[in-house]
Amino acid sequence: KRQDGSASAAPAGGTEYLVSTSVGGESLNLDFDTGSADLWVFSSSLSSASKKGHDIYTASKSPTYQALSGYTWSITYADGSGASGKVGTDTVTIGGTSVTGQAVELATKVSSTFVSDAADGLVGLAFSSINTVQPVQQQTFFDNAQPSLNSPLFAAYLPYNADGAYDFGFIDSSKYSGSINYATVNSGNGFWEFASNSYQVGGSTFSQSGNTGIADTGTTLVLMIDDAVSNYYASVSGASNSATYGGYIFPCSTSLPSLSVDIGGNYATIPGSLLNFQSIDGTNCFGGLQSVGGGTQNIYGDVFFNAYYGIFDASVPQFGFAAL
Ligand SMILES: O=C(NNC1=NCCC1)c1ccc(Br)cc1
Repeated sequence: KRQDGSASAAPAGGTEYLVSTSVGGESLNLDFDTGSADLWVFSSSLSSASKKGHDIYTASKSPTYQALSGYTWSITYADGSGASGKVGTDTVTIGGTSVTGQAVELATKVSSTFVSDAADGLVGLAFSSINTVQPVQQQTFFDNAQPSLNSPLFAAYLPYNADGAYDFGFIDSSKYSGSINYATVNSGNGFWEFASNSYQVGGSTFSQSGNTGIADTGTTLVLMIDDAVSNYYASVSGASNSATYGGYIFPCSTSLPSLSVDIGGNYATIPGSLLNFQSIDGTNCFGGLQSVGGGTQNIYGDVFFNAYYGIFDASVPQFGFAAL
């Protein structure tokens, strides 16, 4: 089918990737988030202070906008950020893929995190079962696009500090090396979630039986259960869990071990070089592996995708990964 296509994802600060998206002919830079299912945009209804530094969607300027009268949305993300507003439909085009009648959620309120972030909104690519629109839940861009794609899948290519891409409807063999491993996805919580029963630090293997992992391009870091994080940093000389910085820091001169995580029965290995997230003060650095803060769901965010091409396949559903 002819709607397959690839959209370029520009790095905005190393591990945030923004995709130029057309909504009713208006161009916005949106953050693609496989950990949520709402497509929302900064709108002309926001306060001037909230709009500062952002491209804005103005429904009245779009010839194809249709209001959904009385519909609302409100979302709070795991990091505490959030947004809310009203709803309409419009034509949304991403790379070569166009969807008419896509639910577009217009923000009338956004949290401070989003005002200071580069994104002009989010494209939710998790399962539509967790879309927050009321009174009638809406479908994601991917769910609406599926019938016009060759295959019901999309793939995330997010190399560190380099141009990335989201491919819709096809797997791009030029974007990875070696073979693809697949994990069966349990979409019961609305996420691309799979079994993740163990991990390896350097040469040691640790069990985390019964735990799961979530492939989440909307989360910057790799977030794992406390045991895993303390086992990892136990082998990093000079590492400490800083209350000041809200996570593990270590001397930037330290060489970091690799981290391998079980994804549906196969290991994905993140090299130590990708686990130094950023320098704090020239001496100490903040780790790309941090605590998820509780529960049994590990979150494999952008730092994971800096090492692996991720394939989100709705046909099973399954999550595939292949080394970049
Ligand atoms: O909110 C989540 N992902 N997306 C985003 N985070 C911040 C802005 C967007 C998220 C989803 C599931 C789990 Br479990 C943890 C986190």
